[in-house]
Amino acid sequence: MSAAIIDGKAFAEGLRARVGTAAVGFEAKTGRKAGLAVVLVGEDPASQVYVRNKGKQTLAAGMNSFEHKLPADTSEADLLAVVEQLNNDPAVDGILVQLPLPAHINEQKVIATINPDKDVDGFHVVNVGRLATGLPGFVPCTPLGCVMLLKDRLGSLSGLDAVVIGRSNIVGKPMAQLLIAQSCTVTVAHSRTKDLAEVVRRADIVVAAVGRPEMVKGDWLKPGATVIDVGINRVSGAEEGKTKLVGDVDFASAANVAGAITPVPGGVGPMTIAVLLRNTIVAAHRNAGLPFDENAL
Ligand SMILES: Nc1nc2c(c(=O)[nH]1)N[C@@H](CN(C=O)c1ccc(C(=O)N[C@@H](CCC(=O)O)C(=O)O)cc1)CN2
Repeated sequence: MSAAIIDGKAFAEGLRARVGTAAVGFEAKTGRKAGLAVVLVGEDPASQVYVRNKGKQTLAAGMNSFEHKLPADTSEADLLAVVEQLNNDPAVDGILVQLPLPAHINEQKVIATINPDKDVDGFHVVNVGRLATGLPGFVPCTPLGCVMLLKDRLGSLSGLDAVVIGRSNIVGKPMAQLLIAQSCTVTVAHSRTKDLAEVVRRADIVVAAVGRPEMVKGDWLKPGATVIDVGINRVSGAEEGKTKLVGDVDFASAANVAGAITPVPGGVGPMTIAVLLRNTIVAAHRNAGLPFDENAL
């Protein structure tokens, strides 16, 4: 293996510490703690873990955590009423509705009900539009975390060729927008892209967010490329009955060709919650009308 390992876990720890310092400053200035509300509908095991970790890390950063756990058969109207109540609560700076939602609830309708200025997930169309047009707003946590890791590793990204594999609203599309904003030349590839390996081989930066275990192989990569693996796929492990997590990149072969690569777990994943805390303290300052150097985080 020749690639450097990009340690997202360590970077996320540093970011959480900086958010913690900012949270102390916010409380000193306003006399109240910044607050994040997280809404979980149903009992999806992975979502339960993510929501528990969000709550713990919010408290550890010195902010208030408000958890709303609703049964799986909650009606769409009742969920929208909870979101409205959080929109109107001055103690709540950021609102996040954990995805996926049960099939009977329209995700877009729920996201559209969140006040865009409390939308710390950056999923509301107003924030999507702000990102696309270069206005200040909120950017989805996972792609923003990827850009932070890339800038930490490479410094300026200007002029680099980037390929994003995947076109989801949560990762692929905002990732492409963020890379354009960093003056990269961006290609968005997906399951129907012709000669995907050839397209990927042109890239200085590869972001894999396609949800297919170990799809991107080492011989698809330009030697020295920086590889960001957003995939979190649970597959059967070597031992019978055991599972393991793998990314969308075949780590073993890719690490022989890439210049740097994020592991799974411990790469992009931990950045998601750390950036959520970052977005929450940013929201708290903006909504209180307080000056704050967001780029220093
Ligand atoms: N409203 C939202 N829903 C979802 C989001 C989101 O950003 N907003 N993202 C994902 C889930 N997610 C946070 O919600 C999340 C995913 C992964 C991790 C993480 O730390 N992964 C670890 C491995 C964890 C494990 O062992 O399973 C890693 O990759 O190292 C944190 C948060 C979907 N829903």
